[in-house]
Amino acid sequence: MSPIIDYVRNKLSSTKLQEEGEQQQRQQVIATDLTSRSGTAMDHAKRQKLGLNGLLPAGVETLEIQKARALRVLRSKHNLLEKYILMAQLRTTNVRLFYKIVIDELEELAPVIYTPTVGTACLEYSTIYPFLAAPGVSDGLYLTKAELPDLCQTIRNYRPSDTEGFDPEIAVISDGSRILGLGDLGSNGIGIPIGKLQLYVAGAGIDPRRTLPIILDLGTNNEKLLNDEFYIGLRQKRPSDEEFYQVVDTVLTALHTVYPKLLIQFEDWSSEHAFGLLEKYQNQMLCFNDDIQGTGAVILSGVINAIRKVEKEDRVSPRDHRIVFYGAGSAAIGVARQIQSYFQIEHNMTEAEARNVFWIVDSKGLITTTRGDKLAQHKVYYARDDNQGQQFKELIDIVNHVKPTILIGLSSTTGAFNTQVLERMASLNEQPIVFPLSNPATQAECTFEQAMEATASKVIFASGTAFPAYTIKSTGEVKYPGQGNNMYIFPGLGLGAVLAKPKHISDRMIYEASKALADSLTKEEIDKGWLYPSLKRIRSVSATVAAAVCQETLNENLATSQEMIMHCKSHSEILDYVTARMWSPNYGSATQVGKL
Ligand SMILES: NC(=O)C1=CN([C@@H]2O[C@H](COP(=O)(O)OP(=O)(O)OC[C@H]3O[C@@H](n4cnc5c(N)ncnc54)[C@H](OP(=O)(O)O)[C@@H]3O)[C@@H](O)[C@H]2O)C=CC1
Ligand SMILES: CC(=O)C(=O)O
Ligand SMILES: [Mg+2]
Repeated sequence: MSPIIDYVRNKLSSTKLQEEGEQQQRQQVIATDLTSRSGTAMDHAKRQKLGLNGLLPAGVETLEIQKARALRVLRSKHNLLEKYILMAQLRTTNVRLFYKIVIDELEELAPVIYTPTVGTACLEYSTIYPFLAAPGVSDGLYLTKAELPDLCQTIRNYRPSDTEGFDPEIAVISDGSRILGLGDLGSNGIGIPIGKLQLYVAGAGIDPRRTLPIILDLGTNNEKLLNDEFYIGLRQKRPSDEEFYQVVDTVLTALHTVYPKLLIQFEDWSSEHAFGLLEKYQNQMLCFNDDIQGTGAVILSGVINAIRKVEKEDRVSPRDHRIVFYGAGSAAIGVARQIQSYFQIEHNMTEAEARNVFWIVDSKGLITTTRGDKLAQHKVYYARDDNQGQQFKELIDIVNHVKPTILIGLSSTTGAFNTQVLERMASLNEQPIVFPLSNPATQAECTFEQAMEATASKVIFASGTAFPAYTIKSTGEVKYPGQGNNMYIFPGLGLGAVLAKPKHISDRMIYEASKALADSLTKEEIDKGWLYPSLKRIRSVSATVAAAVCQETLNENLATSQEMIMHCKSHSEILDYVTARMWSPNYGSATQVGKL
């Protein structure tokens, strides 16, 4: 072939390559600008510059108009799952608009993107999946054993639709083995890491490009899923414990190889593994378990405010409380541990005295040292030895035996706090403290309405999923239930941790987060009898929680962020430092890593 023809061919193919490259670049610009950015809010000059003329309608809109339109469509839907899907789609087309709506209307949207609807979404995830994600607009990182040989590359492959500047600092990881109170949902559990991270962004101003939702799909023992033709996960049973811990270790190591400063939040792992993983990693890397520690912290806050209320109004001494836990899994034991620290730290109880405050119940009844079965490791510490040979199975018998001031449900057993139990709590206490905390609402031990009716409206109440307000028939007074959900803690805890960069998260940091939340109520909220602050204030509450965490990292000499250490000499400086670093969805506003 002649050199001239060779030259022309090469020239043509290099021009073609160049054109293809330009085309690709242009497509990428279009993809990021049209789908991830401002959409119709982009002005004409920018459209011109990016070669987007003709690809958008003529109107140029504000974020407020975009929000009003999207809300109108959203509110026209009457099915929560439909709203969930609509919001998920909006997130892939306009991230800022999605978060603008979630933040401004959090009381309305939390039940859509989080509990209870996220529970339904996880149950249905395989069916609704085609409407939520596609390569290029991934909803999360799906890891299986098949990825192990090239794990770091697989981790790098994950880019949400808002690709530019993706640099995750917080990962929420689940293996789908205990999704809310709904059991083993395998790969369908991905909805939980996604929902939790959305609350990080909305509640604590974490930049969305700094979040990484992960499902570690090791199979499922859920026969219904294994036989479901639409199931999107791995169709095999879960591995042995030995293999499980090996795989998790490999995954955590790879995550830290790719993203060395990543904070890892363990979420919704079956209790046996939840404790094992926390024990193994909590002092080794930046991580925490939300179900054990986050729940422990958030429920301690509500309990502190309930204890303060009955001390003030009914003269119940904090040292006189007796607490029955219905449920003895990761959440219950995590909460008991946290409340125990409170009695020891704030009320000078000895460890033995503080431990004696708790009676823990599992599916076999009251946990005692003499029950005759082999107790799981996490139950042993709280097993009672003062039951004088008696064994108690039914909750009402346990309530009669203990005469508790506080009853906490973390058992995923719908209706376990029946009328008889609630009436007995009311006869034992001026104001019984009853927290049915299981999620979603379908799994709660009782509803707010049931608790109010059975206790002549005397109950001090918090549930894991928000229940509707209740109107007292005789007076017309409207009462609002508390929502004891770890969403008040993990966003602020995570924000504090990524800003201060301690090597690990200490127990005292969790404790200080809890105290900060308890103390964050306004006088108006306390006067209304609330246990938790209004969700409307969640960003300022999360900033307060984050500041308490940062402060504690400094107290313990564990902070490694030189920038924070340099800027933060007082608590108010810490709060300013935290607040200034919270991401906001408004177009053109500064973010931690640039512009979205
Ligand atoms: N509000 C919040 O923020 C949070 C709420 N949760 C909720 O807490 C619940 C429990 O979570 P987790 O602890 O991880 O789950 P687990 O499944 O590990 O624990 C459930 C516990 O309930 C016990 N249980 C089951 N049935 C009964 C029964 N009939 N009577 C008495 N006890 C019973 C189980 O007993 P056994 O040990 O014998 O099997 C087990 O100890 C879930 O619904 C979850 O959604 C969790 C985290 C945060
Ligand atoms: C709220 C939460 O983390 C749970 O129910 O598991
Ligand atoms: Mg959870």
